[in-house]
Amino acid sequence: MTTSAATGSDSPDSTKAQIGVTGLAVMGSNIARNFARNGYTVALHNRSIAKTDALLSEHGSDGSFIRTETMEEFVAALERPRRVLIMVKAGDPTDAVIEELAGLMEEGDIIIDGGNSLYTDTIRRESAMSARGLNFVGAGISGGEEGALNGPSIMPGGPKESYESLGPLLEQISAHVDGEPCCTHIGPDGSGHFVKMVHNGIEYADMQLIGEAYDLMRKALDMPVADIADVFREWNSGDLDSYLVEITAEVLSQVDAETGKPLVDVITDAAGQKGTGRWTVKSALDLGIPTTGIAEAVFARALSSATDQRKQAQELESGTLSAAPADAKTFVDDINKALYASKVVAYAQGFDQIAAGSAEYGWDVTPGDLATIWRGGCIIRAKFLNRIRDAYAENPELPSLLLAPYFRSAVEDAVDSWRRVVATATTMGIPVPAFASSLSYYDALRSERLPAALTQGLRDFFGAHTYQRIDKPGTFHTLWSGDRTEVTA
Ligand SMILES: NC(=O)C1=CN([C@@H]2O[C@H](COP(=O)(O)OP(=O)(O)OC[C@H]3O[C@@H](n4cnc5c(N)ncnc54)[C@H](OP(=O)(O)O)[C@@H]3O)[C@@H](O)[C@H]2O)C=CC1
Ligand SMILES: O=C(CO)[C@H](O)[C@H](O)COP(=O)(O)O
Repeated sequence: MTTSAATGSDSPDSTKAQIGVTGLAVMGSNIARNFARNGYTVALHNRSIAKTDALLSEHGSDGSFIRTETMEEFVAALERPRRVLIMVKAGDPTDAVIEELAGLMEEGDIIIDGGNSLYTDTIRRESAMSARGLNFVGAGISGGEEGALNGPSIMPGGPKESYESLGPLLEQISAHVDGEPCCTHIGPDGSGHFVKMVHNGIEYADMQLIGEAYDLMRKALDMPVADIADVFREWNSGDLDSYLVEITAEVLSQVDAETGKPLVDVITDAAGQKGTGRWTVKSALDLGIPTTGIAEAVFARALSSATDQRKQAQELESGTLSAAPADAKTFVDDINKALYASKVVAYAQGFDQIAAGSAEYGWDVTPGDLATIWRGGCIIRAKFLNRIRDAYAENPELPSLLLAPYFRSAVEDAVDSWRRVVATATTMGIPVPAFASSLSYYDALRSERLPAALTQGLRDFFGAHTYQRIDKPGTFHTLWSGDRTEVTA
């Protein structure tokens, strides 16, 4: 019997792989290389053999790989309990691969779905696999190509016992911040994919806010793209320090080789989406959580893609527009603060949705853990996640991130700038759906009274839907079509 250096466990057969990866496109191939670079023997499988061979010919020297062609060979190449990471297209392809694997695996083996699967699919799959004696782990993985290779953020759900065997491997290949892995057990069944879904929703909001900040500098201040790139570069050394702000400077600095124009000016302005943002909003609607920043970001992508409609609408009158702000430097500072405050709102809403999802499904997700594992590896990694982590460490029952002392004071400090940015954008005819809705959310949240009282009155008028009063308990109805006296409902 030999001992595997990578797992530290007794390995009955040193010729077997400790982990297998099936699906060797961008994410799977890089994660497989990451495992190999960390000392694991990795069994490789892909539906079409070309990807397996490309990986081996280009990166075979990264470590120890076992090449397999069929699923039977792949499963046979793994030490027990077998651990297989599926990195294929979400949806039907994932179901097909799970089914094929499940027919070959044995009790106690672990199937990990690392794709962007819908959490309700994960709940269904976990239950089906568990009935067949297999462990199923739905793991959200973020970081794109570079993260997959050098250390992603990993959000594994599923049975706690599976994490005992799997956790050390996943933690080892994940990103590390201050010595801590960006990977932890999230909770049962669909929790890992739910959390990854909301992570992606926040990613959408973050990118939309960055886009609006860029658009304001462009349209309100007429700044050249290269100067805007410099502004983002500078912001990345302050409170907004984050991967997305960093790469915004990179993308804006890119010059198109063919035309000599900024690349951003030759890219069609119709944003794509694969589904995770939309799922986040659908889930927010079902849970009754106002995730408005993410919703605006999803709708902004949809509107951007309505190219024919947009073309025809260009003739619509703008009305009288105001002039550009007199002091460009002050306005850029205002945008910085508006971006920060709106970003806090997006995270606050995302964490509210995770708390609601966790309560609905009984997952017991720890918000501070998410802030910890999102600090590195993932697309939304940002310096201020340290502050979110501190906020939940100080008060695990935080009613809203906006009420954590640090964020409260940062947002209160930003609010005048935020209002100036939204007001200026509106009077100049520049769309800022995410900035504006985040500010409205903030104002609504802090309002003592909302017009919902009128909504209740109207509902009672047309449909006898009843209402509660502020001054006494009970449920009431006004006899609107009678003598308009109030009765107890
Ligand atoms: N790209 C990214 O930045 C990120 C992606 N993800 C998720 O990770 C997963 C993998 O993503 P990515 O690497 O981009 O690859 P893709 O989502 O483009 O999927 C391509 C892979 O899926 C395989 N595949 C497709 N259909 C089937 C099928 N019916 N049966 C078996 N295999 C099939 C392909 O095999 P073949 O080569 O034979 O066609 C290929 O290996 C996805 O779920 C994605 O949402 C998560 C985080 C980031
Ligand atoms: O999961 C990811 C990062 O965390 C992917 O990059 C995600 O698929 C991007 O989503 P979309 O294509 O909808 O913008």
